Amino acid sequence: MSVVARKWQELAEIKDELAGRDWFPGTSGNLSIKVNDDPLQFLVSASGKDKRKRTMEDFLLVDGEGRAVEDTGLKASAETCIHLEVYRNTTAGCCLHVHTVDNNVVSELYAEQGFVTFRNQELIKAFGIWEEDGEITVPIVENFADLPTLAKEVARVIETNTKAVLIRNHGVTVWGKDGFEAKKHLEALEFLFSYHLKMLMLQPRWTASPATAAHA
Ligand SMILES: CSCCC(=O)C(=O)COP(=O)(O)O
Ligand SMILES: [Zn+2]
Repeated sequence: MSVVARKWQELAEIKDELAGRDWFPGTSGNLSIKVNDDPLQFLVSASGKDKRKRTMEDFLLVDGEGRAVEDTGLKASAETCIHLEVYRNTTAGCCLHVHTVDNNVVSELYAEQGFVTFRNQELIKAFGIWEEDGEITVPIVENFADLPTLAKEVARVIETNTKAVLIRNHGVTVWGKDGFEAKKHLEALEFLFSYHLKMLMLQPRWTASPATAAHA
């Protein structure tokens, strides 16, 4: 099996799993997996597809400028430019983007602050953070309609330990060194978002950490 075929299979399986969680409402979301480092080539989901369905036209191979490597009638995800910035600015091998109610609400709650920090949660270990007082911070950017501007904004907030960026009232973009790690990070983050919102609904004055106290 060629590398492209193997990576296609890996990404298709991740897509099916995320679809099983209903994380692609209304054709939203996109996924990519790196096939080659130098020159950069990655498989990315085709734009506007129902990501719950599996077809032979789900992905296309693009280069380091986001252009299709082979002749195809398929259009790469409109947000390919964001995936490109992730690959340019991190060591990611896979990048996942989903719109959920939880990630949208968290992004809106903490948009003015520009980040949200999670502490005192076992699942922080999913990010390789094993310290007793470990924490994970997710930057939040405005949802610019101009996608190249949005992509540059995502690139601007990526630091060494950044694993994900929230886009305000849009969704979350998460990555990992490979498909397994990217999915682990995404599942862990969505757990943290959900827990956070449930705690806020049950105890409105609850805060996860001093850093998130601003809105309480
Ligand atoms: C219908 S959702 C609006 C576009 C979007 O945010 C998204 O994630 C899906 O875009 P794509 O071009 O990858 O289908
Ligand atoms: Zn999106």
